Amino acid sequence: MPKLAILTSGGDAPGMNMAVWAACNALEPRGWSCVGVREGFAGLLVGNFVGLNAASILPYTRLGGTFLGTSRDPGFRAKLPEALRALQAADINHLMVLGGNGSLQGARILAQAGLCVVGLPATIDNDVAASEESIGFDTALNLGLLLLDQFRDTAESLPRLCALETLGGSTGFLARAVGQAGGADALLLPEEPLPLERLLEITQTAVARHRFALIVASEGYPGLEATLEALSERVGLRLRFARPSHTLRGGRPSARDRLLARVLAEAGVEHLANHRSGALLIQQGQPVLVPFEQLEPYKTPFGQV
Ligand SMILES: Nc1ncnc2c1ncn2[C@@H]1O[C@H](COP(=O)(O)OP(=O)(O)O)[C@@H](O)[C@H]1O
Ligand SMILES: O=P(O)(O)OC[C@H]1O[C@](O)(COP(=O)(O)O)[C@@H](O)[C@@H]1O
Repeated sequence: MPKLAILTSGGDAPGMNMAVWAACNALEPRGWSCVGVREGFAGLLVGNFVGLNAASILPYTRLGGTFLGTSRDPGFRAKLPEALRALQAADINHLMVLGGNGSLQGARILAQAGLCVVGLPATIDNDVAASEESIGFDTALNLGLLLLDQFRDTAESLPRLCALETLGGSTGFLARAVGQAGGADALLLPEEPLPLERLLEITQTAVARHRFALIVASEGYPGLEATLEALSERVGLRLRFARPSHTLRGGRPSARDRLLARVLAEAGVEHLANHRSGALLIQQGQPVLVPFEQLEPYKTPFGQV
């Protein structure tokens, strides 16, 4: 009986549980068995597998995080032979990997070693090269937007210089989407740092218009806190800096993320059943299998960063 192992890797993302369930749910009628890998590539190295069945996973689909656990192990590439031994010992030759850019590189080296591997983009950062969307982004975007709306309620009442920081690593996709959806006055994105004088101009215009200014910044913006403090002093408004940090990474997956997870997982199963490996990316709204060799190192609408 063919056996698929599923692993979640890197930063957890709401919708990962849904994808694991959808894969098992699609595989069971085909007569495949499914195992989960606990704690990502670190668990794979030591053969930390757990049997899965769709019925027992279903309750997790409405929860954020990943019930399988995840990890960051920068040395995975060097330990590839250990991973191959663990997979062989468990008679597994099909693998589904859920994660961001790094995890897809891990999937790639496993495919190069001869396994049939499909990688699914799953990260709240939405920075997977050539994929329009990744599992988890929509949930984080909606939560960020809720926080920005609430920030605006108080800013409109008692004017301040209000700055909301999002996660996003060294990219600004999440911050940009939150700020654009919520009508922020300024965006501070790592890909396009603003000269302080330009930021001051934008902020002063906003303050002249509505007494406050609302800024959304990505955590990777260079010198963020110093920039905001200097701005506050120059504009003469008290700074209120909101850093929700990892709370932005949790929560019930949105309907869009659950549907995306399901579409990707079901397409992934189809490719695995047909012995095809690659990264399953969203292009023009559809899942497209891209050979791992063609994966770009990084996706940003602003060019390489
Ligand atoms: N170039 C690579 N080759 C092989 N494995 C990698 C590579 N980059 C990352 N990985 C594996 O994927 C894991 C997750 O990558 P990371 O960049 O932390 O998160 P994400 O996949 O969410 O971007 C790493 O801890 C490592 O085990
Ligand atoms: O949880 P950690 O290890 O502190 O990592 C934080 C990083 O993980 C993320 O939440 C997600 O990043 P990845 O999906 O690339 O792993 C980033 O937004 C953030 O910078």
